[in-house]
Amino acid sequence: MQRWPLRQVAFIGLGLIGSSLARLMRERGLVERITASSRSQQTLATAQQLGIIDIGYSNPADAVRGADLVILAMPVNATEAVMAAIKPALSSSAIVTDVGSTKGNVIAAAKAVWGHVPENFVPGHPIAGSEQSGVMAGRADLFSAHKVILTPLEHTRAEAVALVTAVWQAAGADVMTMSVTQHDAVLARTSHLPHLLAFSLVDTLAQESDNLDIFRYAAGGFRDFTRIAASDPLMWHDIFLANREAVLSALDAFEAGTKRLREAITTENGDALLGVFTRARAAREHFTHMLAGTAYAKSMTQNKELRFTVEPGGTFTGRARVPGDKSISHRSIMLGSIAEGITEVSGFLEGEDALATLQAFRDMGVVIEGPNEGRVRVHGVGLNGLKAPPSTIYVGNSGTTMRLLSGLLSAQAFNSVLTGDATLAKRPMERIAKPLRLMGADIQTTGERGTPPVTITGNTKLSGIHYDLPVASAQVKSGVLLAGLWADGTTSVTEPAPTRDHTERMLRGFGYDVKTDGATASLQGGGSLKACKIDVPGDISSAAFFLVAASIAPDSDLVLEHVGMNPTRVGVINILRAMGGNIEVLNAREVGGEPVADLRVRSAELQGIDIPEDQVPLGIDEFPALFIAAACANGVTTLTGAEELRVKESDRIQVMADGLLTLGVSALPTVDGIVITGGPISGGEVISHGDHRIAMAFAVAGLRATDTITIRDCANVATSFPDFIGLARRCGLRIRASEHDLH
Ligand SMILES: O=C(O)C1=C[C@@H](OP(=O)(O)O)[C@@H](O)[C@H](O)C1
Ligand SMILES: C=C(OP(=O)(O)O)C(=O)O
Repeated sequence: MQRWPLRQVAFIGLGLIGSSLARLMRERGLVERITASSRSQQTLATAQQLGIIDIGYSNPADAVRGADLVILAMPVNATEAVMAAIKPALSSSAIVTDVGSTKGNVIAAAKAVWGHVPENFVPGHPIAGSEQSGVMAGRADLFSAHKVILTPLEHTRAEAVALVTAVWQAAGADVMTMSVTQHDAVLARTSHLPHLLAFSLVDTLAQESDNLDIFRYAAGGFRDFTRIAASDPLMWHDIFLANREAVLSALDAFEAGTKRLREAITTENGDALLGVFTRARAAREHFTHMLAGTAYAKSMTQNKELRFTVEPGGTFTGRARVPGDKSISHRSIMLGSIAEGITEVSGFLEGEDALATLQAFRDMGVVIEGPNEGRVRVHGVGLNGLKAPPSTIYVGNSGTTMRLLSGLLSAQAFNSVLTGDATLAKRPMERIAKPLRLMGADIQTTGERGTPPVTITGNTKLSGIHYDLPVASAQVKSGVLLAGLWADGTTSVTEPAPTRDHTERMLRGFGYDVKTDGATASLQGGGSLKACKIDVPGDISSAAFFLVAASIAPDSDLVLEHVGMNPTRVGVINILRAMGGNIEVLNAREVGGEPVADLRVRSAELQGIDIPEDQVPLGIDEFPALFIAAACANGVTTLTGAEELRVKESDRIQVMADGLLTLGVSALPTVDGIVITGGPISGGEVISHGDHRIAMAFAVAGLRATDTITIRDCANVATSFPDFIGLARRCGLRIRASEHDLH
């Protein structure tokens, strides 16, 4: 721990950055005495009047004499001269740091002055500039929640790095370290290039003859884009010359980009334009999440935990439409992308998992418009039109994306790597890699347990196989069938029990011949898909929470509209009915190859049952909700044959048993299921382990609880049911969400 206050800190330069840090150190009592030097007497006088510094000098050597810490905060091109000036006056233990926007030249300056980089020198760069400058513009909170990059060298003293880190942390900054080269390359792209463009655009327009009109009518776009052109010219002059190589390479890449846009406009290539714009728009969001290693949810700020609090009781009533089916949404993007023509999707689930799939295909060059209120237009590129993604494909929390894409990517001409968040990183991927290898794919999983990342080497010719699925998995079946589209001959898969058949149905909707013969689905490689319209029904897996809610809460009467009723998905209805649930199927119809209906559900006195094993694959994702129904039922409910639940987003058997026990319900986990004895539900704090379905299941339990239930780690609800809270509240659940700091 750093001991404050320091005896003396010297600032060389009192511009925006220097004076802000001096203010902060003074306000927080981090230092007894602040000395400073500046070329401007006026600046020193102002700083002294404002009480920011104790004494000012025009010669930097005078300012650093006796200082424990020296902060070089003057323009970067003065670095060498300042270092030479202070060298004889520095005490041997003084620690020196700087705030320059480029680091390679600062290192070179140090070498020129000392012959080497002193071990007490810690190069640094607070990323907190603004277009304002000067001592008056400084603010003590300038660095709060901003990043500071330190670029220590191998021999830099650890104590020196620790002190500089402590100063910036005291200023509220997020301190990170990287190499000098990496720093300069990254900053050239994220800071220097944008400044160059802003200066250049304003200057170019200012030279046009009608410039007054241009500036008079220039609205938001121009103003937003050019805000930074008001920055200090001298400082930026220095930065560009100091970081010449990295800036030139960033500028080359940018010029290539504008050239492509120019060509697209010249040749009226609307697809190319839309491609750039839609990808760019999505990329801004995407990268934030990728860096944070989270799914895509907007609410998921780094270092925050989302918690649900549910007050006990209530009825569950009204009409509701749950969001679009996740499985169908994934497939609409995948098949739309490899089809010929434009596929129009409505009812698309704008949840994190489906958005991960959408982003993956954008990464592979597919133009995708939307999503906009559930509408998406996918500009298909045909079976041979996907392009190599620029880097690793990040699929967040979504197992379906990873397994289906494994199949599809194994057949492409390019290499690819699939990664995901911490939860997905634990899930088994060998189950899909194994059959793909039998087809000739070059696909690797990671570690002893065969988990992500999944690495695929492209350009291998696949051959059709027959595969007997060892586990009932629609994801594995679909991944193999998708690879089969590119394979020689016939690919067929036999499943041990019926699993969701959305891939088969949707392929047929795209005009691709898929045969189903009993438990076997098969197709021939080498055909083509024709774009079509897809109306995604409501997700029965999301509806499940509401079906259970209205069944267990007294005096409930709820209608769920437009719910997908694919026979391979209706296990939850069959099981609830077997328990005595009161569910009516109204207005059954078929929409775009998928059965759909409205469901009316009313409160019922549920009874414990032995859940028939043939229902397990038909309701695999609905068990967390069904366990809550079991907890509210009379007697014992027993589930067997469901070991698959242990490898979902969490071990859903163990995690549900733990939570139910916390709430006073008897729940005995077994190898392949659980035994739950119905009884009163108390309040308490349960942990979802980042599993969306666990979080929603325990939320619904609140309707029959005697006390408040708090559910931890709920942000991933946005993977499948983004407005769960809003919709559940409207129907009567007394739920609210709150964010908490992670410790
Ligand atoms: O194919 C799909 O869309 C899905 C298949 C199921 O997974 P498994 O194939 O692992 O059973 C299911 O749990 C998942 O939510 C979605
Ligand atoms: C298991 C699930 O999804 P995935 O496998 O796609 O992560 C789920 O949504 O319950």
